[in-house]
Amino acid sequence: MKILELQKELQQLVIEAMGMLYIPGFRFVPTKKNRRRKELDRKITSMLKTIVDTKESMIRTGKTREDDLLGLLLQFNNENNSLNNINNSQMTKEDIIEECKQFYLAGHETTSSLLTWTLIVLAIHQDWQERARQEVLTVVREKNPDAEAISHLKIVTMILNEVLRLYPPVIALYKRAYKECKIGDLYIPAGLDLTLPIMLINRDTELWGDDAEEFKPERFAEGISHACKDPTQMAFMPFGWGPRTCIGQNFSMIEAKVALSMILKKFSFRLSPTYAHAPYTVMTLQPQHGAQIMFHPLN
Ligand code: HEM
Repeated sequence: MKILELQKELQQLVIEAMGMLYIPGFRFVPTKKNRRRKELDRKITSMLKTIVDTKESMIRTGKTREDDLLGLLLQFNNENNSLNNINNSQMTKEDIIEECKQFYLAGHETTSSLLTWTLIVLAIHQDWQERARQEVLTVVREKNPDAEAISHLKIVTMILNEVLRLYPPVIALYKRAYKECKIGDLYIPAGLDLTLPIMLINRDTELWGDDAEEFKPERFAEGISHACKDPTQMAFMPFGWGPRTCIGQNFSMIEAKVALSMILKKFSFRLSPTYAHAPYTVMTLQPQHGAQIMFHPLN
């Protein structure tokens, strides 16, 4: 939890710095904020190093299994040689710590953004909230949602996809062409920086129809490939696409379905009158003034 808190603070400072006029070398000037950024990074790295060292020694003494992500990364390295004595295919301990940072950041904020917007949207669209609840009560019933039940949640999947379309946690992808290429009629020279504006694409009326701005989960009734007006267009990519597509895509959808099912089974919810709709980005898309939702326990 502490790591997530520190990362959140660091994220705010980085976003602030990115919004400022770019002066080469300014980030090395020891201003109060620059010093705090460095300190946060040092703290996060040191906490992760303790976790990695502890895990490494527990694996060595047989006190823990190796089948979680960190265990697998360490196992991969141990099979090759010891850490810090690397060949080309190995990772250093620093690499592993950086991977951990990436997973904390990429795995936490994104799914929580998806769940937050889903609750907001379902608090507004009571009809879809009720349809989702009825599906959960029929499919999941009394038990906790398991893999079998999750795979039968069609309405919930449609709702999550429609939320990912209207409120994608990652609103744009930034890529650099490493060699010149052509996409359709477009010539892309090597070294060009490209922005793929996911959120704008997701609301384009040419791709989604005149109702592109409306919440209509039924557009996903026949699956993702039929949701957009022209199925040949790559219009829906909240998790990116290609070799660098999101590694946590399936995991996050399962996580969101489990959490949403458990909430729908136990509570009905409405927007509080204090809620003000203002999507904005701090790395991920978030409601600027919070998500004030009133929950009522169901009998
Ligand atoms: C709703 C939830 C999520 C969304 C919308 C999301 C979105 C994305 C996007 C757009 C990318 C960039 C893909 C590209 O450049 O083409 C990405 C990459 C990545 N995501 Fe996710 N993500 C989510 C959840 C997760 C979770 C739960 C994890 C980990 C448990 C995760 C781990 C990663 C990692 C490690 C990468 C980098 C992959 C690479 O560069 O090879 N993400 N994600």
